[in-house]
Amino acid sequence: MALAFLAAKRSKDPSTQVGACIVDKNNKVVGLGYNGFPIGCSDEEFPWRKGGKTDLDSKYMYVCHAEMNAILNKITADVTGCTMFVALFPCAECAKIIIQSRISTVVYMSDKHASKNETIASKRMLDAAGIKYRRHIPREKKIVIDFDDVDWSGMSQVPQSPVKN
Ligand SMILES: Nc1ccn([C@H]2C[C@H](O)[C@@H](COP(=O)(O)O)O2)c(=O)n1
Ligand SMILES: [Zn+2]
Repeated sequence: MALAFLAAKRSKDPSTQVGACIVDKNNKVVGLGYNGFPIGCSDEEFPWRKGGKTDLDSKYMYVCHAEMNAILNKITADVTGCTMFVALFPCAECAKIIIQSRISTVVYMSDKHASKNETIASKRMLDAAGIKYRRHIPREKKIVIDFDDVDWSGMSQVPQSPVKN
């Protein structure tokens, strides 16, 4: 789940950054994704706003969800039986992709849209397909990555600040 949250940091969405991480039966990471516009659709040209005059003026028409990107970014031929860790409960569209990719378990952090039809439909499909889902209970309250804490001695290239990621 921490990797899903780290991936989310790369999202350019100014209001909601979502990340997803897929692991296989041995907990090996096989896919990572975050919400973003499709390849070739510039973050500067396409709208990141939530509303506008029409649907064409807001992000919703264009953004690829973290779950979809994690599946499309998979490094294995297929993700049958894998587990997806995701920051937000998957929407109905992502549930369809999760089901069709044969992921067997979804572990989510937040279910803040639980009362929306989108989420109700998602759960209906996941239930029908026999896909398990559960909320993540973090073991650690905090995970901090502090580059100033790293002992760079013995490393050939010590980064000059600012550190690029
Ligand atoms: N399961 C989800 C839910 C949402 N997203 C993305 C889609 C948008 O970029 C953002 C939601 O925007 P908001 O309505 O909170 O302004 O999160 C996703 O990737 N996966
Ligand atoms: Zn979605």
